[in-house]
Amino acid sequence: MASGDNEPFALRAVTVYGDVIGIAREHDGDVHARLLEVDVTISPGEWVAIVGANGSGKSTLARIVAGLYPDVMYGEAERGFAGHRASPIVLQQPRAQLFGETPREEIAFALEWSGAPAEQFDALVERALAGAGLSGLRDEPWESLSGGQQQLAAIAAATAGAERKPLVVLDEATSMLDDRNRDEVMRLATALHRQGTAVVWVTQRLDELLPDMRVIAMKDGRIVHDGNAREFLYGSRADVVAGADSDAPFTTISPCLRAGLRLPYMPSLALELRRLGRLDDPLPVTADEWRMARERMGDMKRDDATIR
Ligand SMILES: Nc1ncnc2c1ncn2[C@@H]1O[C@H](COP(=O)(O)OP(=O)(O)OP(=O)(O)O)[C@@H](O)[C@H]1O
Repeated sequence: MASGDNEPFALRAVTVYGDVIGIAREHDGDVHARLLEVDVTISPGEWVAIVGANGSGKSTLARIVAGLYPDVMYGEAERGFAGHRASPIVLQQPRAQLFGETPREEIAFALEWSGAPAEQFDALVERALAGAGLSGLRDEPWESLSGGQQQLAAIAAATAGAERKPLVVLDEATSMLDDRNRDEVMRLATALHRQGTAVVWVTQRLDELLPDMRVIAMKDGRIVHDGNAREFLYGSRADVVAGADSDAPFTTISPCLRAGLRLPYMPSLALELRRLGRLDDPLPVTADEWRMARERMGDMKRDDATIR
């Protein structure tokens, strides 16, 4: 495995079967593949969202990106800028990965584990606590912290240290949290990203996707989409297929649907409006884009009325 500050992280033709012990078999007797011929390249400082239905292979891929390799893995992994050591990974259930009794202890354990120099220890603990907004809760036991605060402590511990972490993986880190706590975790991940950390963000929540965000969509262990979120929701040229009837000779299949996920209401509406000729590409994703799209449609209506 090669390593270099500016080299991309690269997985090539990675295939993973069930673990050697207890290999999972499909009903027809074939060995169950958790990932199939997966190619992924991640550049330094990128934000990559991984989406997909339950069991599609998101966590398997996320763990491999973090450097935690399964027993039966074929293909190549070049960690590049991510370095030789495993990257920090934050999981869905914060309590499952917390060793300490309080945020301060948790961060201290993580620093000890990573071999941080003793003379910098206290300052690094305080910096990590402050970055996560947990300075006032440093010595509170987990029971008195919300799920979001526990998750923030897990991220703070995973990323504590003098060095900026090149890559951090968050595997459905917000799925157990309410909106306020989710926003807090997202704020911390965004702050890490602004400092140049590459963030791999596994999520089931499609409302977390921004139009230009890179989205890798998984289905049955394969990548069915690797492109931006707008293309993921609405499809691109690559997703145009022959239509069912002569009225619609061509139709665009949303990669979101191809991944076996339900298209959220607003994107479904946008596709329908495009089909009716009332909305053009690029179709809206954000609230601001929807506002502009509504204005455009209002103008179109007024023009129609004037022509008549
Ligand atoms: N240790 C394991 N040994 C064998 N098979 C496994 C193991 N872990 C996961 N699998 C199987 O691999 C497939 C992919 O699982 P994975 O956890 O990566 O999916 P996921 O998309 O993250 O799912 P979820 O959203 O439910 O967490 C699933 O069919 C799962 O049953």
